Amino acid sequence: MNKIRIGIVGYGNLGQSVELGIRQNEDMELVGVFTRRDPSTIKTVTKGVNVFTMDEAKQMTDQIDVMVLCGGSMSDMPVQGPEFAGLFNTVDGYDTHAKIPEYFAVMNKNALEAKKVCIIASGWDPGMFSINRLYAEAILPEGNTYTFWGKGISQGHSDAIRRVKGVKDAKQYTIPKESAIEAVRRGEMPELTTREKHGRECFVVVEEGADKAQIEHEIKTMPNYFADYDTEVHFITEEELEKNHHGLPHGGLVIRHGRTGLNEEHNHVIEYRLDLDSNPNFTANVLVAFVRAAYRLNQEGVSGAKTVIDIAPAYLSSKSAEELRKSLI
Ligand SMILES: NC(=O)C1=CN([C@@H]2O[C@H](COP(=O)(O)OP(=O)(O)OC[C@H]3O[C@@H](n4cnc5c(N)ncnc54)[C@H](OP(=O)(O)O)[C@@H]3O)[C@@H](O)[C@H]2O)C=CC1
Ligand SMILES: N[C@@H](C[C@H]1CC(C(=O)O)=NO1)C(=O)O
Repeated sequence: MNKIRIGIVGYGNLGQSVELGIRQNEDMELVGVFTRRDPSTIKTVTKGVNVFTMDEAKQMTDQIDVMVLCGGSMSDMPVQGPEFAGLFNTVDGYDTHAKIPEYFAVMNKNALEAKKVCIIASGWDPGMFSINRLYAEAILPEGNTYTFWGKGISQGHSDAIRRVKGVKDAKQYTIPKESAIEAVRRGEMPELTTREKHGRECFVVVEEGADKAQIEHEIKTMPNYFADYDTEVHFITEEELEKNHHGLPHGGLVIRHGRTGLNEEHNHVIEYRLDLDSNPNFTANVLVAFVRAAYRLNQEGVSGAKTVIDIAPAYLSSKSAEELRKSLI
């Protein structure tokens, strides 16, 4: 059986993790990595895989079935997404939540014109958490849903800090307010503002001579990322970042408290929890599962942009429909 031929666009944490995720799926193969940097400086871990410039992708539409877009959501995806949606089936982890509707619209236009399937905002939030919030609220229409992240490193927020002028590297921890989680777990159904649920702590390495006060201000006031949170900014050296903030762990919770019954009320709790050693590795594996869905849907003649909640779960599985039915028994 022909393997699904994949390209990776952008070779950062997520792009490198997608390369690893593909290796865990026998029905997939990596054809190439595409980067804005000098391809000769990029070392992949997969034998025989070539690294190309972004411009070379245009000549490879017949060699790649699905492109996985791994750029930063704040600055890369708004440009790379629509460009690649006009050429390939794509899957991405776009996660600027407030801008997903407008991103969907432009991706949908280009994907329809190109007769491609472009699955946007995959990953875990948005992504697996979105799916679990939908299931929970469809099953328990009367109730309250809560989402908590961390303590862990948000790749989107860390990427956003790295885009600030004068920043050399950065990692951002999202820290849930334990009192809020405990109140939710006690079934108190608290009304919580964004600020009452999470804090954010940033560790930033700056270029020599950079204006730290200006950088701190830009981070703390950044719309869609930090403006609505209590945010701490610490300036440290590259050595301290590597030594004290190694790795990219993360995780989180979706909790739904719901009620049923009429004369006798029954209370129910649905909880979906992630505990991630590697945020990029897990996110990459979600995107790779949706690669299978994008490929299959397009083979069925489907085109346009989709979000993860538009897609039946069976499309993600490498198992046949018959095997999946057996797994229900
Ligand atoms: N939906 C979800 O649940 C999740 C979504 N995400 C999204 O994934 C996005 C990407 O995250 P992540 O991979 O951590 O971001 P990175 O900063 O590691 O990579 C982003 C881009 O920066 C470039 N880059 C990476 N490293 C270097 C370097 N050393 N020098 C120069 N350029 C570099 C790469 O482009 P190039 O190769 O072209 O230079 C890469 O595509 C995030 O912005 C986030 O929005 C992440 C996790 C979860
Ligand atoms: N998109 C997030 C994934 C989760 C984590 C998160 C946060 O810590 O704010 N929000 O959503 C990421 O980039 O890591």
